Amino acid sequence: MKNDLILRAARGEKTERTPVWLMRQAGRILPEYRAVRSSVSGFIELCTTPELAAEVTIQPVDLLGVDAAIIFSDILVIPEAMGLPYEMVEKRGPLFPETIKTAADIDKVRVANPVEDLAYVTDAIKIVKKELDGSVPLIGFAGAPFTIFCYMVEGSGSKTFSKAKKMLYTAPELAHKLLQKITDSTILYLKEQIKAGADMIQIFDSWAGILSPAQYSAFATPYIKQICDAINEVPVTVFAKGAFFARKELAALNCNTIGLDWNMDAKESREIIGWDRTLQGNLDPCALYGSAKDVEQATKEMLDQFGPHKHIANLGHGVYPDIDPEKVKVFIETVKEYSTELASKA
Ligand SMILES: Cc1c2[nH]c(c1CCC(=O)O)Cc1[nH]c(c(CCC(=O)O)c1C)Cc1[nH]c(c(CCC(=O)O)c1C)Cc1[nH]c(c(C)c1CCC(=O)O)C2
Repeated sequence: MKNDLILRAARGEKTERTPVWLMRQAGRILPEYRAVRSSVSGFIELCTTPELAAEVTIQPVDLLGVDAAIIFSDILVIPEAMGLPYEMVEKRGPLFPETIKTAADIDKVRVANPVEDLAYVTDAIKIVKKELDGSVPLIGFAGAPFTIFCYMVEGSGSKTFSKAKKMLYTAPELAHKLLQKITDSTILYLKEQIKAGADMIQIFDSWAGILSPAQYSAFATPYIKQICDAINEVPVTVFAKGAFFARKELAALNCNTIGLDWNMDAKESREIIGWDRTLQGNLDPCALYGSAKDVEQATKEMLDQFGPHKHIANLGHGVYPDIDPEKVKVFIETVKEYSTELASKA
């Protein structure tokens, strides 16, 4: 691997500078992505066509200069492989025509067979690995079980996910049964991603923040723990958006890196999490709406907070589609230059 900074940082080694990538970097911020996207019927066709998924995975590496690629796919391929297909509705987001409501619905969904049903993802990973030719590592990913559960029960995005949360309160044993099926599917899927060439794994718990601390301990962490305990081949990052209250619990997981959103203070997080884990994050994605000078300043302040080691620079959530790619480049270049300075002084 020519540039293995992110793998070394994830393993807790000292690096000559801080590695940088962006959640949702493979996507709509790039005109080059939109060109490929408009050549197909929709998002799902792009995901299921390995050559095209590979092409848009590599675009941000070439065009933005990030230190890792992330496979172009979606967390919702797991419910689909379990027998609950989704649609991606233009300007509205994901929609599941059928949702999980009863015990019978849960019995009907199966543990995914990724070798058969998700070969389009592993095929894309193999193409990406060949084309990257060791230039930077490739990140594989999956949704955390609770976040996937939210979509399977709710059927679409939601501010509150109240239908999904209702099941936690009214039928917790059913919720656990579904969460376990999702977890079993996810472990098999991530193992296949690693076999195909993924160099590290990120678990996205995008809706972690809607749970109380007690519910997070009961319905989210135990399943993420099973995944972390099962994946020992490559470094694992756990990103639980909004779960500031669970940082201590997440720090006890068998993972390498904890992702922070912009609500989580870097220094406070370091105190809670300790020095055995690498931290990832956490510039507010909206900071990239500022001028180039503002972006540079905000990025430097973020790097000062984390210090030069055991940090992977990123935003605190995915980059927004209307961000100017030039501002993304300022973020990336500032990380590269300023963290080199910090590391050389440390
Ligand atoms: C919650 C979630 C989803 N998908 C994902 C999450 C977790 C991360 C997060 O919290 O943002 C993860 C995801 N989705 C996508 C990636 C690709 C890799 C990357 O660059 O990060 C990743 C890692 C592509 C995508 N996934 C989606 C797009 C846009 C589809 C399009 O091209 O029209 C892309 C590029 C669609 C999607 N997929 C999902 C939603 C809610 C939507 C609609 C809203 C949106 O566009 O962000 C579910």
